[in-house]
Amino acid sequence: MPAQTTSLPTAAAPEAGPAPRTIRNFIGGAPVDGVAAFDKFDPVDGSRIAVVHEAGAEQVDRAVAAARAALDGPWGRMSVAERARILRRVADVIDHRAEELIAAEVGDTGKPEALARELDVARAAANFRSFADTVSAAGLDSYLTELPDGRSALNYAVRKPLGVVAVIVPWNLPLLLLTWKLAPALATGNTVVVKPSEETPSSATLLAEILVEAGVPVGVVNVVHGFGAGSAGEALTRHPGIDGVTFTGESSTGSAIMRAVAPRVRPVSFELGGKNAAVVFADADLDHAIAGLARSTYLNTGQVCLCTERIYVERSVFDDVAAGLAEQSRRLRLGRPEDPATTTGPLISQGHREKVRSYFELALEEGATLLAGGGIPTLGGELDGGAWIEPTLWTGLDNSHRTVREEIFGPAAALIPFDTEEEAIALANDTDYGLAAVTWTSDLARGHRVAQRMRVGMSWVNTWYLRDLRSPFGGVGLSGIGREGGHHSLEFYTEPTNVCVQL
Ligand SMILES: NC(=O)C1=CN([C@@H]2O[C@H](COP(=O)(O)OP(=O)(O)OC[C@H]3O[C@@H](n4cnc5c(N)ncnc54)[C@H](O)[C@@H]3O)[C@@H](O)[C@H]2O)C=CC1
Ligand SMILES: O=C(O)/C=C/C=C(\O)C(=O)O
Repeated sequence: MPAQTTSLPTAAAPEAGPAPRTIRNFIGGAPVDGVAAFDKFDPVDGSRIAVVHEAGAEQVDRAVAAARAALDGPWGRMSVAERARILRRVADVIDHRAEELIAAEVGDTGKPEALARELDVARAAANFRSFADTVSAAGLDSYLTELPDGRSALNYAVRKPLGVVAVIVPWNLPLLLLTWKLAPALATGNTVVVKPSEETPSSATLLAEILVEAGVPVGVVNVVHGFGAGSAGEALTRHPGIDGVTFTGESSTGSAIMRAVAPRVRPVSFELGGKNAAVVFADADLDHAIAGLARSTYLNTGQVCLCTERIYVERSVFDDVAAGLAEQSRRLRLGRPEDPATTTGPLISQGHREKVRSYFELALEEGATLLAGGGIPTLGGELDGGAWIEPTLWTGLDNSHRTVREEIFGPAAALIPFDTEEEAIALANDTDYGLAAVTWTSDLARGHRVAQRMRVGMSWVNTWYLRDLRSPFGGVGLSGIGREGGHHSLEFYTEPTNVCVQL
């Protein structure tokens, strides 16, 4: 079920079930037709759930113009306190319309309803509240400069919005990642053109309406739908009217965006892929570690950039950890999102399943022993039209294998033994990526020591994906450029002007 582009209007194919919804671009507060349309399929059963209007260069141009005009309108003149009040109202409306947002997110991704409620939608509201707080508390950089003649000068830096920010986000946590960028961009007074993933058009469109309902002036947030290269994504990043790009997605897309903005030297903030390691020492609380590893390997069907795909285990406990984790993976329940017993949804699309499945084949070619999963399950009925895949574990691989070096972005990890702390650190750091790592140990000094030596942006000890939204978030190497979160976000979304006054 690859996304399929057609000329407008789309021919209504005869099909069972409810008619697909139509999703349009959202520009200057109004729905806007695109130049073509593409189908969006439900990853749970392969049914067509929406027809999405793809923006062409003209719609992208209109969206950028609407955002530029809004900068000169009431939004550009609004006080920080008023903007913060609106952001808190956005959070309240998200809470109030949570069921609609959950339905949008679940429809597009097939993830369990409980996950959409507890992670995606809850974090969307939290993102707006957090950045309302951060911007309200932000101070100015200022220095009293002493001059050789005994006089002095006052230097202070006023932070101004970047301007029109392009926000380009992926499909794995669509609303969470969109609001993680949108909230600080708005808090600091920017206007925005959003390009959601072609796989997940629904929640961004709904959020655009919510923002207007909460009092964000029209034109401040615009949404254009479509693909990347040769479509809305590329048109947006190449547009001369954008003042910066914030992006989450694949590392190679990050490079393409860098090339697109290079001629005009625009700032970028990138959160890219990962090939994240977990290290389990023999002194760890193994039950706790195994439960944590199951979560970090399988949350959202392994489709979180922070998920663990390499698990290094001290040799003396290797068999216990492998057996325990295999048991946890067998307990996962693949099923419909609304079933409370479901722990694990499908992958996002047949195309992505093909990619993940190709790594399942590669792992065996590279000599892996299968500890769990490894195939495509038969779930019965309409589910067999979906993008399901089995939670999978391998042993018998090492860092020389492509399966252990390349991002798979699915529910799969390789377990590899080690003998010393130095070796564990070296193995974990032996990657071109550098996003996240987890260390499992009962020795607190070792936990700090190892966590600090991980060449990553986020290093957890005895936990995973525990977030404080004020902390820096991002990666090194192929995993990204810059940090967002708390005051780090304020730095990306603003340009300081230093004022120097001789006293
Ligand atoms: N956070 C992460 O680390 C994520 C990693 N991935 C990885 O990336 C692979 C591909 O997934 P995609 O969603 O296709 O990721 P992607 O990086 O291709 O797409 C992310 C967003 O960028 C847009 N985009 C793509 N090419 C562009 C271009 N040249 N210019 C401007 N915008 C562009 C897409 O339309 C989408 O909105 C996955 O199989 C997975 O391995 C996917 C999602 C998140
Ligand atoms: O919690 C967050 O802010 C982000 C989590 C996950 C990603 O960034 C991702 O999967 O890309």
